[in-house]
Amino acid sequence: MNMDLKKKVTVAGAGSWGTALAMVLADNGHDVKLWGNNAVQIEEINQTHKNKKYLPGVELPVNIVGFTDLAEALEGVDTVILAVPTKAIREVVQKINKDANQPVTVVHVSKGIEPDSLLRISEIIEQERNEEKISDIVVLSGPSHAEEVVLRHPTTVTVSSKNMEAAAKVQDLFINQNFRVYTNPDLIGVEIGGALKNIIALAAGIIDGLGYGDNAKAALMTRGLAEIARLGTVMGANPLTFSGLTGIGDLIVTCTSVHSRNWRAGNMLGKGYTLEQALDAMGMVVEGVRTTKAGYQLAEKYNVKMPITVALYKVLFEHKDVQAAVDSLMSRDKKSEMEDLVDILHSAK
Ligand SMILES: NC(=O)c1ccc[n+]([C@@H]2O[C@H](COP(=O)([O-])OP(=O)(O)OC[C@H]3O[C@@H](n4cnc5c(N)ncnc54)[C@H](OP(=O)(O)O)[C@@H]3O)[C@@H](O)[C@H]2O)c1
Ligand SMILES: O=P(O)(O)OC[C@H](O)CO
Repeated sequence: MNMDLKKKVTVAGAGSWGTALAMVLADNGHDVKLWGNNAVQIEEINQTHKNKKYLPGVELPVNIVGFTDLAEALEGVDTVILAVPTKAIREVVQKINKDANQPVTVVHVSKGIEPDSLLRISEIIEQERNEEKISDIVVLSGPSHAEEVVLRHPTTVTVSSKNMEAAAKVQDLFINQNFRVYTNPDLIGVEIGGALKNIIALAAGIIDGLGYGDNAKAALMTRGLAEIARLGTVMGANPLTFSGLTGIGDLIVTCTSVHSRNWRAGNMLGKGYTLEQALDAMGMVVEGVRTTKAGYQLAEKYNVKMPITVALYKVLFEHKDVQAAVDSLMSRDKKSEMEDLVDILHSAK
């Protein structure tokens, strides 16, 4: 590697996605500091080059070094990859504010919306950041399961930001033969697509758990994308983004992959397990649960019809029976499919 291009990068969050992205950066020749809050796990990463809990069987490159002290992990870096669940974003941004001695670009890779505040993740970071410590905010999103990225299987993602020069730098940091990175200036669309597909993936798991077939899954994904695009466009997204990697692309991978935590949790619900049992079995973050609450609140706030999101909300938070939820979706008033598409076009700026 050209030594001018080699950088020190911090990845904050040593779960499955943070570790997989650390591997992409390490493959690109960068010195990667992987910060985590679990001393035993970080010791394991440094001693054995493994992260057994989150990526069993995977050998980590030696240029990934684990840290438990964030201030140490941030020394000399200008880019921090923020790879923690949505609910931990505020806390970790506050830590970066405190521990960074120089301005950094934060690249968030999380897929969620905060319930109640209804903020996208870049908005949460913007609200929390000290601008002297966090100069730019970039999102990296798209159809990408950690389990396949660590095998170096072909993967494509998109980066977006209010500052597309910062996004282009992040594209350069990550792009390689196995990990292709696009840019898209539609920050709202990229974040909304990545977050809301988790709702539909939970529902897709339920459909599969109930034993329905491909017809039902195709219907769910198509109508799911329609409601994501309807809401996203009203919120200011470009409708075309929903036909891209962070829209249909991520919806496909999350609704159809056995790697998906959202699909797997939904599958258990469809088979009759409780939400608590499904989340316990997963042991990793299932973002779709909180995001369903946020999606339900957003539908009310913007007065947008989101029948699948509403049905799932009732299953998750009001103990509605999953079969009854499917029946209620199938017996809605008849309508024209074109109505939605026209609504989306009307909302587009
Ligand atoms: N996994 C994927 O393939 C994938 C792909 C694309 C996007 N994403 C997104 O990436 C985000 C992270 O997902 P993930 O799959 O990596 O989750 P995960 O495997 O469950 O790991 C989450 C990590 O965040 C850490 N963490 C949680 N709260 C923290 C806090 N307050 N301070 C510091 N660390 C904290 C956890 O530490 P502990 O171990 O101590 O709990 C764990 O290391 C999610 O928004 C997800 O949607 C995931
Ligand atoms: O495993 P999931 O369901 O959290 O999905 C992970 C990624 O968002 C897929 O692109």
